[in-house]
Amino acid sequence: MLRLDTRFLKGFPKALKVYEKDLLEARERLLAKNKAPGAMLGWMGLPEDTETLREIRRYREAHPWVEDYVLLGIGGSALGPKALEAAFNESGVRFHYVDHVEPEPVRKLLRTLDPRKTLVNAISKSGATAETLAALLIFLNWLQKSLGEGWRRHLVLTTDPQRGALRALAEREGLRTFAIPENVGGRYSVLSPVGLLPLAFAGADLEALLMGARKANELALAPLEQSLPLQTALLQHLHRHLPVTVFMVYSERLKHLPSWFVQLHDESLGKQDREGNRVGTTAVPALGPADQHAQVQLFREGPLDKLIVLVVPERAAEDLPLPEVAGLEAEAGYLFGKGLFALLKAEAEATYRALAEAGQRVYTLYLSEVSPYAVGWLLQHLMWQTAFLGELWGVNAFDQPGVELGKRLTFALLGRPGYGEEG
Ligand SMILES: O=P(O)(O)OC[C@H]1O[C@](O)(CO)[C@@H](O)[C@@H]1O
Repeated sequence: MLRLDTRFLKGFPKALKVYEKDLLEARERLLAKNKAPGAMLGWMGLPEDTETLREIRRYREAHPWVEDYVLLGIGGSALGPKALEAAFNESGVRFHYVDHVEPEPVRKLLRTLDPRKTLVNAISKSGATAETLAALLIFLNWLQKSLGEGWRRHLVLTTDPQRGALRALAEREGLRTFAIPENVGGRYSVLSPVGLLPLAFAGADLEALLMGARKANELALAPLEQSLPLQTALLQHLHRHLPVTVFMVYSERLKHLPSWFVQLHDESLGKQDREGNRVGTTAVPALGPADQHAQVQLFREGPLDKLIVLVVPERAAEDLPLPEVAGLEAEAGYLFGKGLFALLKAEAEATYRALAEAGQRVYTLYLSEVSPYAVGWLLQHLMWQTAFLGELWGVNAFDQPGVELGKRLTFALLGRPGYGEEG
């Protein structure tokens, strides 16, 4: 379950009334786009795709020998699986993410892996991402050299159903693939095989994850009073004059979730609107309680230029009682007999109050617990929030023209044919 707490934003209930028409129109505009050719709204339907789920299950069952899972991908092709696997790995399969191009960690990883027990999953929607292609060259070569003809069983590609280098390679070599639907962009793809395939190997409850996401869908389309995604979109919209939106998660298991959110928010919304105005707010990742001992000093006394979102679980699946230890009564006695989770909850609540008292704009999203159901709900909720904001801010939340020049310049520097000196 997901619950919104805006107790320190006193004007919010009134704003909900004032902005009702704008919000409902934004939702209508977004949904109307679904009919247009080329609309990238396929993420809305992913939670309903039980056929793909079955296919993924069958593949997982046919590969019981996998002990190490190497994921080659970057941005939307890595951040979602990384965030979810860290939270819900129940299987003991070891996951390794090559979402970088630094040689030493790749060399170190190759030294530790047994190719006979390793599955390599290259993920790229476009099939054209330099970092992923570079990693694929290395791992394909390693599999071929170590396993000879048997290498094909150890490589699975997740990519566009028709286009791109990964699709072409799969067809040439007869490799197993999973499709990222054409109308699903990278940062909206976590509930496609991009996330579901690795999570099947992690032993996560995929049905619960998708069930949670379906709940977010239901609320996204509900009347405004129940529509959590429209409500948090409004909170972001009301504070768009503040340059920073902090996303602070109080869960060690969800420590990679803020990075997933940063890509979703920044790459979707940081762009020029139709009039050429630069719009967007900068999402900043934060982790509680670790950042109470780092960023919270700035949040308390630095510039009042932020909207701060706290994501806090309400329950622990299993708490850990704090034992009494003789000799530590004076400093730690107040903790004796309490649960570790009680400390987490108290710290989140204290930070919430302290930030509000400092004059920062802050609200909390409570997760009933860190479960696949609640997190699936949260992920899909945040995708809806972002899509609604795209409409409210007059930008296309599904493209990323701003990253193209950097890619072209990289190609030019590496002498890729067709790319001149200045790209
Ligand atoms: O899945 P692909 O096509 O390799 O893209 C990886 C990432 O690169 C981008 O296209 C640009 O940063 C992201 O939108 C995407 O998530």
